[in-house]
Amino acid sequence: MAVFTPLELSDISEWIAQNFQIGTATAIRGIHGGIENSNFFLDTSADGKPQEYVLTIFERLTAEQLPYYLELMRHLANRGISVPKPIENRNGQILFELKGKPAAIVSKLPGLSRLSPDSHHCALVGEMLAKMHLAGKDFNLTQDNLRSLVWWKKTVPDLLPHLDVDQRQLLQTELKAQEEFFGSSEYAELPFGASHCDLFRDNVLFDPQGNGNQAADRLGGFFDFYFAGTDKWLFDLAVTANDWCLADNKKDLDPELLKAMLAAYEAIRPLSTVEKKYWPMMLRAAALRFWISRLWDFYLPRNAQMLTPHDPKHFEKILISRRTV
Ligand SMILES: Nc1ncnc2c1ncn2[C@@H]1O[C@H](COP(=O)(O)OP(=O)(O)OP(=O)(O)O)[C@@H](O)[C@H]1O
Ligand SMILES: N[C@@H](CCO)C(=O)O
Repeated sequence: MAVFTPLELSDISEWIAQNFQIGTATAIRGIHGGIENSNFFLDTSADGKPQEYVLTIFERLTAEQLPYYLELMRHLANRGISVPKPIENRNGQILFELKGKPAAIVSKLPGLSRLSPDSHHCALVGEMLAKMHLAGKDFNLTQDNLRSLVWWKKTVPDLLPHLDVDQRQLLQTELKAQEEFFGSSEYAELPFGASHCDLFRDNVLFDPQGNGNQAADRLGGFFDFYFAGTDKWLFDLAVTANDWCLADNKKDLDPELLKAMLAAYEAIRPLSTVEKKYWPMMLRAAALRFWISRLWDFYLPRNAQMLTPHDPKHFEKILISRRTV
């Protein structure tokens, strides 16, 4: 569990009662998993009925950056995409301050993660991702993906002293290739819009249908939009495929899983010819993005009550694999 800012029920019960219409706070528990923010399950009781929410204290994102993510969730939820809905306070605001940091409360989605997905799960995720992209077309805020090329270029020099010769060469060569790709006229042509940019297996919940048969799972929803941004939809799909469609060797793509995801995505939003051409390059960009952020978290960590950084080697292997396709 990463809890950078601990919270007790006594810290928030009066604040909840005074500012919100979600009943009386009855319990708050730090959430295991997650490495970015301090997350808590918040239970309340309203008219005798138990309610569940997720309270997040933002540790890195600023109050200026946050409206994009929270308004995007509100927009998508209003368009029928299953995502957490930000809760308004009595003044209609969805972004607050708690312990001197920005904070939000969102609805808790039902369901559980499927960390060993099959084709059925990959298809459900591909389908909803395409629907989400289209539902975001009339979202009127824009904000860059804050973990894209500009951040890679700024961060890579800080990482180089921690790496061996081969790793340094791989990182620098790939960064250069991606700079050229991002600067090309064909890259500029790729369709873009509100993108999740971090749709890993641990950011999706499924609703099991009771009989333990995973083939009957329905999609519960997407959450953790705090790396979202206005980006190429193909990048979003590549991030998602690199995690969901991983082969048993944990580096290549599994053809069956990938086929299921792409077919379901394309049934809603077919990829253009240019998107198909640059798919391999985008898979590399998506692998590079998470190799860099994992190296950064590993070598330049922050204080937290308990924080286990993700393994950077995982994405180094994925990047090498994507470069050999
Ligand atoms: N709206 C929600 N509904 C249900 N569960 C949620 C919701 N938001 C968060 N969770 C739970 O909290 C856990 C941690 O949340 P999250 O993944 O957002 O953490 P994080 O630190 O912000 O991000 P990251 O995954 O990027 O490290 C999730 O794995 C999930 O179990
Ligand atoms: N999904 C990211 C963590 C940040 O959300 C990773 O696995 O590196």
